Amino acid sequence: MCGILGLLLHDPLATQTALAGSEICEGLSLLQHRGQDAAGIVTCGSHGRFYQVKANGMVRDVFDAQGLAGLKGWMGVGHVRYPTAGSSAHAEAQPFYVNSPYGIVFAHNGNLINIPNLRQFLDADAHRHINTDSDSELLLNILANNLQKTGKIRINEEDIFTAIGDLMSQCVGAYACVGMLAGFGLIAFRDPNGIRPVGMATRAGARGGTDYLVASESVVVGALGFKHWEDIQAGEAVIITRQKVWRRQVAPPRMFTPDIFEYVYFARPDSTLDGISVYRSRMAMGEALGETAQRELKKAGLEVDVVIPVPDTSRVAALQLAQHLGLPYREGFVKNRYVGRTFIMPGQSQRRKNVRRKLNAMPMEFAGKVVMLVDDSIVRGTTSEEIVQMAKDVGAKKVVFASCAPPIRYSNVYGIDMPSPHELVAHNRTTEEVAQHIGADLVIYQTLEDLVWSCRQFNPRIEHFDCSVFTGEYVTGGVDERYLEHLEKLRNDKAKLKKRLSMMEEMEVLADSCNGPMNGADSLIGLSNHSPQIGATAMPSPNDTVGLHNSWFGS
Ligand SMILES: O=P(O)(O)OC[C@H]1O[C@H](OP(=O)(O)OP(=O)(O)O)[C@H](O)[C@@H]1O
Ligand SMILES: NC(=O)CC[C@H](N)C(=O)O
Ligand SMILES: [Mg+2]
Repeated sequence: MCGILGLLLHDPLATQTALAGSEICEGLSLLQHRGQDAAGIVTCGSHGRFYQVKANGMVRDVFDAQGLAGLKGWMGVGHVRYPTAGSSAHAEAQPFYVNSPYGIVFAHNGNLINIPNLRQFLDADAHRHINTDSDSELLLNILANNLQKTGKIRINEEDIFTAIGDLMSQCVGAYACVGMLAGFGLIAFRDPNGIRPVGMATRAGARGGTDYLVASESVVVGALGFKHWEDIQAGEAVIITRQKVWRRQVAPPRMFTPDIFEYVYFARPDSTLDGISVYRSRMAMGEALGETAQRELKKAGLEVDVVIPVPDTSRVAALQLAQHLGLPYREGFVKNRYVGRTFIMPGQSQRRKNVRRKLNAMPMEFAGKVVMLVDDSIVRGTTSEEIVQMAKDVGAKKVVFASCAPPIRYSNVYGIDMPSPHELVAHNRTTEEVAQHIGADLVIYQTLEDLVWSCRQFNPRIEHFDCSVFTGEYVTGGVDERYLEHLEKLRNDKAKLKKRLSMMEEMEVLADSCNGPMNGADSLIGLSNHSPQIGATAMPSPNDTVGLHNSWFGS
């Protein structure tokens, strides 16, 4: 799950400053929970020049004052990455850039299903060189090729809508995207099923006119002083210039199915996505889980003494659940605020190590008690297994583990990196077997019906959600046994580890050859600019500029 962001400032003086860049950086820090592997910003200044800073690492690692000062321009695009295709290589950090046609910068949240077909098409028919394994680079090149087909020196909004509409018939999967055309403006679009979220907002410009924001989540809006958040609709494309905004449905309507896992885990509670407050939906999840828990505890003959959340995401639901059951709610685990999200870390050993680093149990809340631990979800079981053990180590008499989501048994192919069902703890296991596996005395899962209702009650116009990780039903089509097997082989934890190790070897060779210092295996940060590969971009290092375009947009 990545975070995308686009900003366009109306103020003509913004062209000479780094204002857009630093606001985008601020916005990206609010989307950090969506991707911790890499971050990047490209801005556009006078003469359509692009300026970029991107690298592996968190927002705070990638952008320093000097880097930000170089991000000149009145508009820009930002990205935080959690890879779901390709690797964690620096070359795949976004935004991506192609110089032809017109100079396009592009950022993507989601995942494509028909990668081999697109690759083949781009090679054999479009004659476009693809330099990385990133699906986002393919998406950008499909867009570029569609624009190129007009053969025009100047294009208009019709041409852009047609190009994006064609892209939507060519690309299968999930994609929420924001792009920038040199010297001209922003574009944004969302796949025909609306699986990944993206919206836009406006504010009054510093010297008149209107500023525009595009972002994965509404949380950015208030922080940057924007208002009037509107979701971009499934299959819709938006074109934003300083003078005008065009919005159009460019793909025939399909079933609208936003990903329910955004509400369970990914999004920040202070965001509202597709008219549903994430916070309210999590409260409802806690309430509904409370009902189920009451029944299950009775069946098991267990009396719980205290409800304890697994920080961070489950807090909202756990409090509501405790209130529903009339039980005390205690913060038994203290979270180290300097450790990020563990689920979106790239390897299992890193995830496991970091659960221990991140959470510390306070014995006084556990000793001699029957505790109910509440988490938003149990995916690989990494957190639950460690946490149950920690609770027992500090004297819990019995541990009940309650999950706000139903059992996760199937791969995610739409932008959450869960490619291998065999890595999922509930895959081919009953609830009792899961309990045994994670060492809990009882596991209680939310029902899918309750989960859907927890979200849907706040926007009944959404009739369906993407629930594929619970049901194995994939709304886009194109996902069959063969595809799933291929995905698993390509992206299971072992395969990713192998890739990372070979990447690190490559970097060691490079560092040796330039006598540079090397960091340890855990830290690719800071080394990222040594990567020999480039990703759809000819921009060799931070603060460089590219592009020769003046205003090329015409009618
Ligand atoms: O079963 P698992 O594979 O461990 O995955 C599920 C856990 O991972 C997530 O936490 P994470 O630490 O990523 O983020 P959080 O701090 O927002 O809860 C999620 O909230 C669960 O706690
Ligand atoms: N999580 C995402 O949205 C990832 C975007 C894209 N598939 C990548 O791997 O970079
Ligand atoms: Mg968690």
